[in-house]
Amino acid sequence: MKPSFDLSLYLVLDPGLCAGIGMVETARRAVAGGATMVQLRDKEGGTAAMVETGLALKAALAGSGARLIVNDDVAAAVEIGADGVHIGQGDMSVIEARALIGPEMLLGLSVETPDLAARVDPAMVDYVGAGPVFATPTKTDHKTPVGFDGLAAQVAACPVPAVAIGGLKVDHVAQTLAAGAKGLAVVSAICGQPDPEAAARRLRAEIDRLTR
Ligand SMILES: Cc1ncc(COP(=O)(O)OP(=O)(O)O)c(N)n1
Ligand SMILES: Cc1nc(C(=O)O)sc1CCOP(=O)(O)O
Ligand SMILES: [Mg+2]
Repeated sequence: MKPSFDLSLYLVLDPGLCAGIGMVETARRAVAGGATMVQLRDKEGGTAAMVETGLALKAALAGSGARLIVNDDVAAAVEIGADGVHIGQGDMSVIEARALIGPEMLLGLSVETPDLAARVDPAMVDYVGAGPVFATPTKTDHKTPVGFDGLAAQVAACPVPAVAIGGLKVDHVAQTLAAGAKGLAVVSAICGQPDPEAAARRLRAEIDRLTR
């Protein structure tokens, strides 16, 4: 059966920003603070490193209820036995990815325009990463920032739940949720923060305040 998932606080890991305590410990602390999804994103590492870190993440998150998603590398996601994989418009096609992961893993897809959002096939894709809301130094090749109005247009056009991404911090929770996104995907708001658990807890508290 496909795992249930909660997009409300989606941590995307960055090996550089997490260099102090590492990606696994950052994820563990973020989940203790209320992160619901963790994406292993390492653009440099290669499949073997992804698998090694992914297996350590899987062990660290076991029993927490948080879902483990692998960015880009579908083969690594399958080898890890992750909950899912996230791909972008320039990565492997949705059809190819779904064929490799089978029906029971989650598939996330990035969209950057309402047109791309409208073309998402809900039979294939479980959620989208929508944005970028703001420009961010974390991903230097990001597409044109769309702001909250652009985010709302993407969400409205999309047949599956959306998590917003791109420069999001605790001050943006209200506008992100008001735009219709189910949650926030963040890198630098947690990775490399002096206290990643406290950073996640602040985001969690604001999300809960506005949704409960
Ligand atoms: C949740 C989430 N949303 C968007 C992205 C970006 O994916 P992509 O466009 O494939 O870019 P890279 O992350 O691969 O550089 C994401 N990773 N996660
Ligand atoms: C991984 C990623 N994808 C983006 C997109 O626009 O698709 S922006 C991004 C990085 C987001 O980092 P931060 O939370 O530090 O701004
Ligand atoms: Mg990608």
